[in-house]
Amino acid sequence: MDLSASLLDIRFANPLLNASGVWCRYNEELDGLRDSAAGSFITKSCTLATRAGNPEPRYYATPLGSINSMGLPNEGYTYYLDYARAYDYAKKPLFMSVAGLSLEDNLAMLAAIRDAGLPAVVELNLSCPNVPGKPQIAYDFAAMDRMLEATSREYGRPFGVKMPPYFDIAHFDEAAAILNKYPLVAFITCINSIGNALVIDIEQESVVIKPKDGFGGIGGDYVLPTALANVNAFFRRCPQKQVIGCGGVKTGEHVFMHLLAGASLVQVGTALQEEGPGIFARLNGELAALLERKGYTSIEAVLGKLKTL
Ligand SMILES: CC(C)(C)CCc1c(C(=O)O)[nH]c(=O)[nH]c1=O
Repeated sequence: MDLSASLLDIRFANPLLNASGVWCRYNEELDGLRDSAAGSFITKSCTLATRAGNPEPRYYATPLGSINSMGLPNEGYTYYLDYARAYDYAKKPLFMSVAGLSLEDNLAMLAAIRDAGLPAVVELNLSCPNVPGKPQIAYDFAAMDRMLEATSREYGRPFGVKMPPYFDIAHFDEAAAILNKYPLVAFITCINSIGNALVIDIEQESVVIKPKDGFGGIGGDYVLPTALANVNAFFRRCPQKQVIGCGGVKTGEHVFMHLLAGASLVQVGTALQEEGPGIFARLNGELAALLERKGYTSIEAVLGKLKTL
């Protein structure tokens, strides 16, 4: 079965990769993804300086998914830039996730990545924090507009954005209208975790993660319908761009749903954290069997073909 996919002008052996943040902080983890059956892989969102992140426990898995408030622990952008310099792109494409703590930090990191002139593809994390007391960038439309204007100008080549979920049609419309102002925003990754949820352990009568009084972003089964909606909403509203799906993927059937909704590639977060990089061979096998059963010969034939009633 031909599972090949494409994004920008790059070919992928299959549409699967990790969600940024999962199995991608250290070189050893990145090498594990490089050597897995994933079609590509992405580094942990990086900041200018290294960060230890929030106090632990900061990640917790439940039968239905996960909650996290990691706090952007990462080795600093030069660590991932070094990995991208040494990497052999003939193996599979590599993405770099960037999540500066300010517009200036993002511009500095993007300038360095631009000047390195590597084949790595940038995914700009718009869930990154804004001014304290204000919503994350992607929930502050004026700030998002300013961020994209400045980063487009500075980076000057195609890049993507990682978006949090939206839940209101007017927000889909407004966010898409801003993204469509920037032709260099070549792809949109939907979704990041659903923010500020709360998981409770009834035995301990307590929250399960230490930061933020237990509030954190959720992933896994909890988020699949919201992820599919965001993929399809931006697929419909941004015909000049591609969409990468992320959220709730645990089986080949979930991958197929994201493809139908309009995803060109599909990221795996919580399920990868829980199962390890072996998940990619399982997902490719399940996806190939599903396509076979349905009589498809490629995934291109599935992309965006979701029917309405
Ligand atoms: C939430 C931020 C810390 C602002 C960005 C990094 C991030 C984190 C994180 O490092 O806590 N967790 C997520 O589920 N998504 C993210 O984008």
